[in-house]
Amino acid sequence: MATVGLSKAFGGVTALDSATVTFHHGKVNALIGPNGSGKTTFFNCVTGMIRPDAGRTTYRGRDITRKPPHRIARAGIGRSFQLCRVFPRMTVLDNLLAAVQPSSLAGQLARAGRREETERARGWLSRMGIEHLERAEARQLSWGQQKLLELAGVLMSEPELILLDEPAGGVNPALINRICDLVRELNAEGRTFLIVEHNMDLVMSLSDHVVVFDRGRPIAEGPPSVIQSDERVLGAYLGV
Ligand SMILES: Nc1ncnc2c1ncn2[C@@H]1O[C@H](COP(=O)(O)OP(=O)(O)OP(=O)(O)O)[C@@H](O)[C@H]1O
Repeated sequence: MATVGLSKAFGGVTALDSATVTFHHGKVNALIGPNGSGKTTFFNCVTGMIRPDAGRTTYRGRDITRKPPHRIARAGIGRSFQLCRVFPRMTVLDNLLAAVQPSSLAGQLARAGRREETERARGWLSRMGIEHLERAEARQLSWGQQKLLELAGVLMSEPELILLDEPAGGVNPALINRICDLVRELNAEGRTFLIVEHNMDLVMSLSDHVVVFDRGRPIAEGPPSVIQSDERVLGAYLGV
């Protein structure tokens, strides 16, 4: 996925400032930067949740700028949210079925495929290690388990590119390890990742390619070993 000149302002606040950046297909990419540097706004623009003021986004050679979220999802891009989006009063299994529930009449007629979807949902729950919770309401799960449930929901659409917004935020260390293992496995199976994360240990151990944002645009990019010793990055985090 690549952007050219992506810009977005909220009133007088420039959240994205002509951001031109390329993320690598088949890799685990990370997007890091200080608070307010535009990472979530970037996610929202490239997934169609908000319209950029200027600039373009392409994915595998196709222009997806200003396409609605469901079209971008259909192009093979899935995402999770910083504040984790699950239906709290629905069961874990129903959450996954809802993640792929077609709203059209054609979709309704395709109910025959529901058994297959249920099996697929169980398969993802098992990969996440939360299959024993399928009948629990989502709100009964721990925060980390809800993150795993959300990831399973994203995977139900079989995305090629998965955007994760702070997957480790507020999650206990054991579940952080599980999330890391899953990202590695899913990447080895061919899925590309783009991860926004403040946990630097996780970013540096998991990613192949790191892009650093400051004030709405990239200021450095490269492998973790290079980024760790980049003075511009240090400066951005220290606010100098
Ligand atoms: N809906 C909005 N309305 C007004 N300002 C916004 C809105 N969304 C983001 N901003 C502002 O845009 C800037 C970039 O915010 P954004 O959330 O994209 O940064 P971030 O890098 O994801 O931050 P964090 O690491 O804290 O999540 C900030 O100054 C923020 O206050």
